[in-house]
Amino acid sequence: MALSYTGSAHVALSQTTPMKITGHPIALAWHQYRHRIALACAILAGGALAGWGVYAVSYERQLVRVERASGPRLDRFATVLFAPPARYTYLPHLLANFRTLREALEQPSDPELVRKANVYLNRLQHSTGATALYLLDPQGTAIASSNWQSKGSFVGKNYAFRPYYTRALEEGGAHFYAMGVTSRTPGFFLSQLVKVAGTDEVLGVAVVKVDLTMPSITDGSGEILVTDSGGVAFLSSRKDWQYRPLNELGAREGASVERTRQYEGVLRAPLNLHIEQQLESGAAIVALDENGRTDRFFMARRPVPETDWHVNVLLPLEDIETTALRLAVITAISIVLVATSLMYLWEFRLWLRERERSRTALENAHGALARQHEELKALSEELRVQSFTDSLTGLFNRRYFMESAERMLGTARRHGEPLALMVVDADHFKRINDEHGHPAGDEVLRVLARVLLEETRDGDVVARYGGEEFIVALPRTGETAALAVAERMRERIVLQKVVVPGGTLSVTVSIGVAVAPRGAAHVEELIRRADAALYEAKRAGRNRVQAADLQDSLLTG
Ligand SMILES: Nc1nc2c(ncn2[C@@H]2O[C@H](COP(=O)(O)OP(=O)(O)OP(=O)(O)O)[C@@H](O)[C@H]2O)c(=O)[nH]1
Repeated sequence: MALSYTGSAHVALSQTTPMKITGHPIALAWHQYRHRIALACAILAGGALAGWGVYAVSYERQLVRVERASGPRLDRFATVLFAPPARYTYLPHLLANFRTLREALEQPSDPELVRKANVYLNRLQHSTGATALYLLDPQGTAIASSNWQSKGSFVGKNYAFRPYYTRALEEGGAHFYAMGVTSRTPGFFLSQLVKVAGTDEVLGVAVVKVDLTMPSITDGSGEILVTDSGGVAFLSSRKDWQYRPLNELGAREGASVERTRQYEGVLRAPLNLHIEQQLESGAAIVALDENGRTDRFFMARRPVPETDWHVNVLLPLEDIETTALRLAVITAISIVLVATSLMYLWEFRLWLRERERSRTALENAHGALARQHEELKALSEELRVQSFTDSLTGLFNRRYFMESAERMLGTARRHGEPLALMVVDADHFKRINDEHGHPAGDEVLRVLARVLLEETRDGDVVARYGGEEFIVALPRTGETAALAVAERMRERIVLQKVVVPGGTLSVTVSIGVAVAPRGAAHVEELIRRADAALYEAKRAGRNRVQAADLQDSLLTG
């Protein structure tokens, strides 16, 4: 049942049949929820898009941050890395110029001189903290060494294949990182050519070996590798990457490594890093395929001053990606949650508004119904009044009079009281109509009605009986009183001027009066008697009151 309100006083109640949609349940569900589904999709898409955007921005920003941070970090590392060997750069020079050592080089066959040199080198090694100090003859064979007394003594071993020897011959001095072929420990070698004073004659080469270890720098994440000119990671924060070339060694590097026995016994398979993206700063995104998986790294490198080495930092992109992904997911979820909450808030607002609208419509409808009810009540009252009222004079009509008179007669009979009834008829009324027109006749009838009403009291019933004839019922009224009332009416009417178009006119009435005796029969009988009396009055000349036959009326006063 739907209620539609279409105006101030018009309320229509109509039975509306809900639109029936038939089809597959999925189609029905789609039809019912399509707007909601579309909105949900839009929210999810928005969340995903925002998440993607945040991921891209966060990834880029982190990359820039890492890039910026990597430069100073590498510089610091290079400095710290090279600080210990730098402390020993003076030492080969010292050895080359020390008399005892020079003497041993000049006369290597003199055991005493060589012993002195050995002792001296050993003492110096302990006092300086170097790993080993030794002297090579012009052919590269160690003639004296700080470790001359230990099991792994260098004495007698030939090191002519080592660059610290060959380059010292060519350039006067050199430094070189390598595995010790005798000691089997890695180290940094510094060398100095020793010449016969004042000539270019080579006496030999003084060599200092210093342990070079990975500095413990703990700031920042990722791995740090120190690579040589061939790209071999000879120092690595990650143990399983140590002694691995970053890429396959070239023919020249491979030959050099082999010839100098630089990584003898420790060199391992290459890492095979390949560049995925070269960044503007010189850094790169690299990928490492190993053990069936691919790891991606941000890689930046710096040359170590005064060497042909590089310090490399490798940061797993997974960290950056995870952080960016976490941020993206949080953003996407937040957006979806906020948008969903807003959607529900909006729907709630619409629901509240709709509820308010329905309530107002219902109130309006209720008000309209109430008004209509009042109007119907008034109409019904009007109809009810019309049903017993004469429209011209406003008096009761004949039907009402008959019903009332019957009741009055019953009451009179029950209480043993008289009931007078008079029939009032305008004299020569036809003539008034003929001479002054029908509207004038109507006006006369209205004036007569008013006079009759004014001359009766509460409880009397005055009605228009028909045409120019009126009828009046007077309860508890005997003949004398009734005749007096009739006479008074007649006199008033004689004196009453009726204003009609074109002037005034006078009118007279004849009145027949009948009074019901105790135990009187019906109203019709009483009317017939009053009518007879009226006839008598007319016959006697009109403008008079005539009582009904006395023999019928046993009057009470
Ligand atoms: N203007 C008007 N005339 C009416 C109405 N009802 C009846 N009449 C007229 O009243 C007149 C009654 O005329 P008659 O019955 O001849 O009686 P009369 O002319 O009054 O003569 P008497 O009664 O013998 O004095 C008729 O001409 C009717 O047309 C009415 O409602 N209005």
